[in-house]
Amino acid sequence: MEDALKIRLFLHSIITIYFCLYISPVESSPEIISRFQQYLQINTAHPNPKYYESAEFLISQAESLNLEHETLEFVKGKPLVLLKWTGKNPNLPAILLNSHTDVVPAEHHKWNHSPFDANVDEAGDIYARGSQDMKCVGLQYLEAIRRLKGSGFQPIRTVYLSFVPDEEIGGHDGAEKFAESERFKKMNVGIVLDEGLPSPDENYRIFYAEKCAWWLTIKATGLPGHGAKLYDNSAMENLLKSIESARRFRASQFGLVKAGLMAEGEVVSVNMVFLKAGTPTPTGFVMNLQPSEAEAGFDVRVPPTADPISLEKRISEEWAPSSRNMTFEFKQQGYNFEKKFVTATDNSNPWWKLLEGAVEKANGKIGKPEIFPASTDARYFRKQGLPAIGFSPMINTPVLLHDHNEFLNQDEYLKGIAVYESIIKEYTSYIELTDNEASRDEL
Ligand code: MET
Ligand SMILES: [Zn+2]
Ligand SMILES: [Zn+2]
Repeated sequence: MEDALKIRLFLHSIITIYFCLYISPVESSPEIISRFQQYLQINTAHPNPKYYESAEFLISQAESLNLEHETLEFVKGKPLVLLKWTGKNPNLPAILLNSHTDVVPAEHHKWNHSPFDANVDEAGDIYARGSQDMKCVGLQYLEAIRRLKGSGFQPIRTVYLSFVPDEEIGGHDGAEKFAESERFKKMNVGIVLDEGLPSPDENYRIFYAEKCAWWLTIKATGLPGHGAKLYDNSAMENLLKSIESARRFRASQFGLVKAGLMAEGEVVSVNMVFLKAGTPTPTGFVMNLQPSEAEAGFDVRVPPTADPISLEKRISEEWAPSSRNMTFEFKQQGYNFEKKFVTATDNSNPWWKLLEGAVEKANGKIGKPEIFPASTDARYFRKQGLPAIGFSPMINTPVLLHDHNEFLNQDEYLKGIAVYESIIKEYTSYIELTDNEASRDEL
């Protein structure tokens, strides 16, 4: 080959490489994964979540992305980090990407990897409390914005990101106060994205509503007596009858799911979460004394499709009848008696179609819309009359929220970033006012 030709080819390849790097400055995945690990390594488990450490980390991310940031502290010690990417038309209602920063506790000794090390195994699975619920989503939002900014994309609608505390203990000092605040009203939000669930198959799951948590305790009282004596109406006997009744109801609801007649989100779930009874000694319990009090706790979840009045009647008449010396109390009882907070999935809600389209553009498939079988902060935004969609982009992943050895595969995490990139693009480029937005503007 002639020297001149060689030189031309050489220069051509240099220029091509330069332009490829310049036009799409895609960051290597080790750095993306390492940022996810850093967030997972901050121990934000209850009862003492390191909220300030996580806020500091999130603010450093925001600064590296040139996003505006503010910290709202509705309750001292519980910072909520709010980030903003201003759109070209800030008068249009904004997009809110919400995620919670807290996680549930982990029984460290029962995990194969320490839950706050964020170890990656040979298969690329990242083990950590919060890897599915829901630190993944919070950082995927940020990584998607990093890529969009890198590609020169400019949103038309404004995007807000809220990183909220306390979701796992009810969200009262976090998303609830935020959604009710003046600051929130000023943001003029039109659509909220919040958490969903992983899918064990290849279809992403999308949620339009959720169950209400009824945290119920039932208590029995009765006469104490000799451990050898047979008598009626002891506290233990009375409580056991209630437990049996609740179990029968649980089995009938679960049976509908097992038979494929109802989805998990459509039935009432009842699970016993504690039992408290007996006369303690320093080494155990007194064995020959029937106690005068016995108590059980149930996590009951009620879908918007259930009749809350008949369920409450069942509780007071069958599970805790006063005729059996029983009382009951709700530690928390959702909103079922007021209005049903359900986000439309039909044409009246353009955000639904846009989300489906965006996931498909990122080569994802979507399953049937579902009711979230537990609870999320989305309820507080729905209560404000806003559409809120539950979505966590994880497919081919076992559901391990609140479980031991919670993990997310790194490739799945990276794919989720591309899905959010597509969603944020579609959402922020949508310029028509939805019917709701238009009627809000008229007010
Ligand atoms: N997300 C948690 C759960 O579903 C806490 C909700 S508070 C009712 O258990
Ligand atoms: Zn969660
Ligand atoms: Zn959770």
